[in-house]
Formats: sequence, C-alpha cells, structure tokens
Amino acid sequence: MNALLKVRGLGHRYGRRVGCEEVSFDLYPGELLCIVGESGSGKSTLLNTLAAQLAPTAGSLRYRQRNDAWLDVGELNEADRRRLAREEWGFVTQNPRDGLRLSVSAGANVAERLMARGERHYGRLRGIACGWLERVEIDPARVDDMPADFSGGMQQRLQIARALVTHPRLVFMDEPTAGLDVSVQARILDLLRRLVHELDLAAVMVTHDLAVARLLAARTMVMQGGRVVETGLTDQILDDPQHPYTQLLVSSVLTT
Ligand SMILES: Nc1ncnc2c1ncn2[C@@H]1O[C@H](COP(=O)(O)OP(=O)(O)OP(=O)(O)O)[C@@H](O)[C@H]1O
Repeated sequence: MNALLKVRGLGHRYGRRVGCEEVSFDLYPGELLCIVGESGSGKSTLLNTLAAQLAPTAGSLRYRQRNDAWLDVGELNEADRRRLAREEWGFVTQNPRDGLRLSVSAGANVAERLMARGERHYGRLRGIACGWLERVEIDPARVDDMPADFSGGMQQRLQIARALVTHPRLVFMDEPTAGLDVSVQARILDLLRRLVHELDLAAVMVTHDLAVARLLAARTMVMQGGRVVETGLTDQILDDPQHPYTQLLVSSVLTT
C-alpha cells in the first residue's frame, strides 16, 4: 500500500529552542498513529507541523493527494496550505471552543466546511448537518442551538462532526478527550474508533494517556525532548517497552 504522508527529518524550532527534531515516519491510509510523551516533549509542535500550521524549520513533509501526486507541504504558500487543510484534512483541537465557531448554530458549524467548498443548497446543507449530528449522537432537533448551550462532551462531538463532514482523508487530533469526565471520554473514544473505521480515516492523535493509545492506535510514537525515542505497534510498546523513557512512562501509569 502507498503511504499517505512521508515525513523525513522533520523539525520545528522556536528561535533557538527545539520544538521537535529529526522526526521520520510514513503514515498509511486508514492508520491511526498516536504520539505520546510527557508535557513539553514536543507532541503539539510535531502535530502542528504535520498539519501545516507551523512551518518546518528542517526536513521534509510530503502528502499524497487524491490524484496520487505527491505534494511538498513545507513548500506550499499560505493559500495552498489552507486549501489542503480545508479540502483534504481535518483538525480536532483539545478545547472544542477553539475549533468551533461559537457565534453560529450547531448546524452552521457542521455545514460551514461544505459551504466553503461551494455547496449552497440550504435544504441539502441542513439535511447533511442533521445527519452528522445524529452520527455523533447529538439530537438533530438541536440543530439550531448555539454551541455554548451544549455540554463540553457535546461540544467535542460537534467539533468532530465539523471536522469530518467533508470526509477528509487525514485528521489531526490534539488531546481530543483531555479535560473531560472519564465517562464522557469513553463515549468520545468509542465514537472516534467507530468513525475512523467507517470512514477509513488516517489520523495522527496526540495524547498523554497511554490507555487512549491502547484503545485507538495500531501504532504509537513516543517522544522525549523533541525527539522520537521509540515507535512501533502500540501493544508491543506498552507490553514490552524497549527505551528506558518508555519503560518509565509505562511503569508510572501502572503504579498510579
Ligand atoms: N510558542 C512557543 N514558543 C517557544 N517555545 C515553545 C512554544 N511552544 C512550545 N515551545 C517549546 O517547545 C517544546 C515542546 O513543546 P510542546 O508544546 O510541543 O510539547 P507537548 O509535548 O505538546 O507538551 P504539552 O503536553 O504540555 O502540550 C517545549 O520546550 C516548549 O517550551
């Protein structure tokens, strides 16, 4: 199978400070990859660099488009980067308020990316929005409600619908369940697992929670100090960690 993303020696520096460096991997269609590591290890910097929200300061990032042509993402201008993010990718932020438009209704939040792609038929947009609300387990009768009237878990599910409505091929998620109650988290993780499977999505997800990686990701990448220290099948990494830092991460979870 052909990779979707090819990452080689990728890095981002904030001035002289290293955010992440020397990251290399391939991501395949339908694959969910988790990036784990402690606070400050470079997970968000890497995710934002992969999602073209931060410019790489080293290495290369190539993406295979729908027509199979490879795109050098680091070389794109701002307009092309936005088009790529809008038309082929999705992004789910940790705090749904950062990923939603709070001044418009739930339905408009879901329909917005379709409108940006040129869909103008009101009835069709509303129908698709209601369908997606149902899919993320929000009562479609609430299509005209504002996001602020939703609970945190509902807002996160709404953000997921907004990100997935255009059937992106690749989705980036930054700690999508952090900060939510455990029962709410479980429901969202279940939903994500189902949608990733149904839509055959490729996804890169940042989490500090190894249980989340275990539940969702076939492959996991462990970061420390901006670098990847271990990568492999999630079960293997969690059951038989090789790098001392991963051993520490796994054992600290087991003892807490
Ligand atoms: N905007 C910024 N300006 C300067 N340095 C930054 C900036 N953002 C992150 N860094 C630095 O880059 C390194 C990696 O940070 P990053 O936020 O990517 O880690 P993280 O693993 O995502 O942490 P957390 O789990 O706390 O979000 C840290 O040393 C951090 O101080």
